[in-house]
Amino acid sequence: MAPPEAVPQQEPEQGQEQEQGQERRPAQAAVLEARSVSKRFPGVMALDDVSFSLRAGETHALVGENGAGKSTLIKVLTGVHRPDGGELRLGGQPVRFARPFEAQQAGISTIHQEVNLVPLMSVARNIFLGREPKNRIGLIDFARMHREATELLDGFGIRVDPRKPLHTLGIGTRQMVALARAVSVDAQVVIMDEPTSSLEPREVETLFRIIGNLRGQGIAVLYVSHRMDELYRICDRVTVLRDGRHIHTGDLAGLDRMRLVSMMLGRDLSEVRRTGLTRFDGDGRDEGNSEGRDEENDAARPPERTPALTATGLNRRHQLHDISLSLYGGEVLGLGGLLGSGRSETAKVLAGALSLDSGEITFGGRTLRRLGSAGAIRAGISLLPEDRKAEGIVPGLSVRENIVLAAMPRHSRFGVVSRRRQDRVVGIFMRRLRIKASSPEQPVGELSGGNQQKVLLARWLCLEPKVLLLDEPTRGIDVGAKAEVQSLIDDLAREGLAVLLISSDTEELIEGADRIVVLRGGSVAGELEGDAVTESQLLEVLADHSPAPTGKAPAAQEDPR
Ligand SMILES: Nc1ncnc2c1ncn2[C@@H]1O[C@H](COP(=O)(O)OP(=O)(O)OP(=O)(O)O)[C@@H](O)[C@H]1O
Repeated sequence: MAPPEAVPQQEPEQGQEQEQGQERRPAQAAVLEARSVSKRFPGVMALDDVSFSLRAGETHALVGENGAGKSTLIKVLTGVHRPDGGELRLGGQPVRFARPFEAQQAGISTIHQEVNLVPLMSVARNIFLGREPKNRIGLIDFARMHREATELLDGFGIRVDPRKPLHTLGIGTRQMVALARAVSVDAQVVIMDEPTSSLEPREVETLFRIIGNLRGQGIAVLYVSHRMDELYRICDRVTVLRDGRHIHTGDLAGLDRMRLVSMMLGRDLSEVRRTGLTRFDGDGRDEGNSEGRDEENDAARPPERTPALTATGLNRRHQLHDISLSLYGGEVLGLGGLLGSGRSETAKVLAGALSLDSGEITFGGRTLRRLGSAGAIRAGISLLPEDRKAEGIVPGLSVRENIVLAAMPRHSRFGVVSRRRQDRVVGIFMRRLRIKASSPEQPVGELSGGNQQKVLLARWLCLEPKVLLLDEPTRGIDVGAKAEVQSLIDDLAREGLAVLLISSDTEELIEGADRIVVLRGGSVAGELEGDAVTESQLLEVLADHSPAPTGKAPAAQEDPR
């Protein structure tokens, strides 16, 4: 442990809520420090005089609303961006990273949400890429490489043939390979950006175990997630950013959850609870804000029992087997299941985005078997896809254009849409979903990841569909906006919309859905209704049938496209 003088500025001074972060642990050496770091983009101060330090062996949560500056800070720490002001220190020494490679060489590894590995290469190759063990004549020593890869993955509790091409593995296992790579390069710091967003529960447990190992080895982990439960489970300290500024750093244990959320939002959470995050006074129409979203109103929801959409015997080779379900107006139907269970495929089939081998979808008295996705949208079925980056965001277009893109035919007269109407709709959604952009005219490509997602969500919501299929609508979205999205879904259902909700967040599924159909291996494994819609019941259906660790068919996990 370094003497105290080696760790100046252990606790940054400028945090407004510094007094909250009382530390009980003895001071530890800062491995990586940012001192008064600033980073400006045109029109926005993404980081404004931010100081922050990571200690050896700690797991440190980095939290904040979408657009708070988390990714920018990570990019500064990993050499993607150079700061406009301030400095970085590694092991007490000032450092500058001109490129990400230099940060990596210095022992700072990152694991992104989208894993950047080489899909066609073997697992072992991916782990040792650029550092492959060589034999005496300079060729890759495959036997040793495979042995070392196996040992490394074994240590993570992962059984996988290191010779297998990476693309044959599920997303979760791929992420573990990325982690194995990160750790095997003598990392001092591992940065994890939303690492669990595409993992299933069992894999999340493995990840947490690995984080525990890293801690034991004195490696510092910087952990970005919007999932509060995870943060409280695995993180020692937390740093809150808001609008590019450092707000708080302190121990997580003992920090009230509401307090943390209100620091992120810059608002008192009880007030948020009472009034909703946004108010629409002056909009001239009631958008149904969060007021009145109390539980007692749920009971008042009229039990409408004519299906808006019925699917019967849906079959799709290797993916869906005889799936039947009904969606009712005024109801949120949850679709539960593990990764690869066929949830997304079901939603895509319902939206006409995937074809069927057999089966029938009836909507508004018509059979939709041969409707493509354009036809489905025209008929009033909208799908918010899971892979929103690949399926919809147009980075070069403005926030306004991205939101109105699909809806405009509906709002147009002879193809001309009044700009006033556009501005009004866009204004409502930007406020309601708290889309952080310098103006509606800012290119969407410049927004933070979470804000891009909100823009896409707004696009589908303003289509005014009759059936809305939402695949992971709140993934990557901050707590404040999450509450808004959830209340919006609720409001929409209340207005008579039929909603299908897919969410890996079991809490969201339980709280958001009136009824849950659980899928497993592309078939319906069970259905929960009424009082049975509880977390334990859901887990039971999921667990009862959860596939054995090795018995999982990799093909079922892969994206069908
Ligand atoms: N390349 C860029 N050009 C212009 N503005 C940018 C760029 N990158 C980030 N910004 C802006 O900087 C601010 C901080 O964004 P950042 O991506 O760091 O947020 P974040 O906290 O990671 O959000 P999220 O939770 O949504 O990922 C945002 O206002 C964003 O629009």
